[in-house]
Amino acid sequence: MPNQIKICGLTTPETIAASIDAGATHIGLNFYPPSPRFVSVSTAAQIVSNIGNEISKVGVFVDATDGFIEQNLRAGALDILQLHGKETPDRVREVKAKFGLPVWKVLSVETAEDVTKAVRYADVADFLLFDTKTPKGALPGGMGLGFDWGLLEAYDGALPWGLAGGLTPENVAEAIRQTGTTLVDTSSGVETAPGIKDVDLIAAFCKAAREA
Ligand SMILES: O=C(O)c1ccccc1NCC(=O)[C@H](O)[C@H](O)COP(=O)(O)O
Repeated sequence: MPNQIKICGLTTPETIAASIDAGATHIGLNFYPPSPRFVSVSTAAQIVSNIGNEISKVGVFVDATDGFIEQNLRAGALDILQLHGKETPDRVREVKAKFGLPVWKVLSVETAEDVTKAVRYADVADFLLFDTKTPKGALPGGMGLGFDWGLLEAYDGALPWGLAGGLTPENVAEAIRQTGTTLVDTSSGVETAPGIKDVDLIAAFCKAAREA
């Protein structure tokens, strides 16, 4: 199966169209207000209005309430919920039961222990996304920081998983080769400044990931 590719933090119809044209399989809409990639309910509704079923729409939430998830889920016509905060296994179970959508739980990685903790989500999440643990006080994602991919050898769970954190057109093929991941996710790596996506970088990232 070809590698799956998520381009995260899209805020315009043009960069969504470029992601689809480049062969991305998922787009991420960021619903965390402090993020430079945040989209409001009205922007989310507007930028997805012309998309069909050709790409999966992933909503990124950080410790969000049910009400907040609900309003954005409708606006973005979301297919998948990505929980990128400190959500416990019980909270992941609750979100999945309430909204009936696949849930991706993000695990922030700095040590092998962060990877082995994934087992706690085995029965409640549909997919795990291993991302870099960011510095205290920084955004929990989208910082363009990578981690030691070798730590993923500590993962022996059954849930499918993907890789995020500092991936770029230059390093994504090597990341796939080294880790064996079947899904790669990028945000900063296809931007010219925080929140400003570049269609050429999106194309280059997808090409490198598809051909890896
Ligand atoms: O991108 C953000 O601004 C962000 C903020 C808060 C939580 C999650 C966020 N992004 C989620 C993603 O899935 C990113 O693609 C992932 O963290 C990788 O980002 P990057 O290292 O910049 O490629």
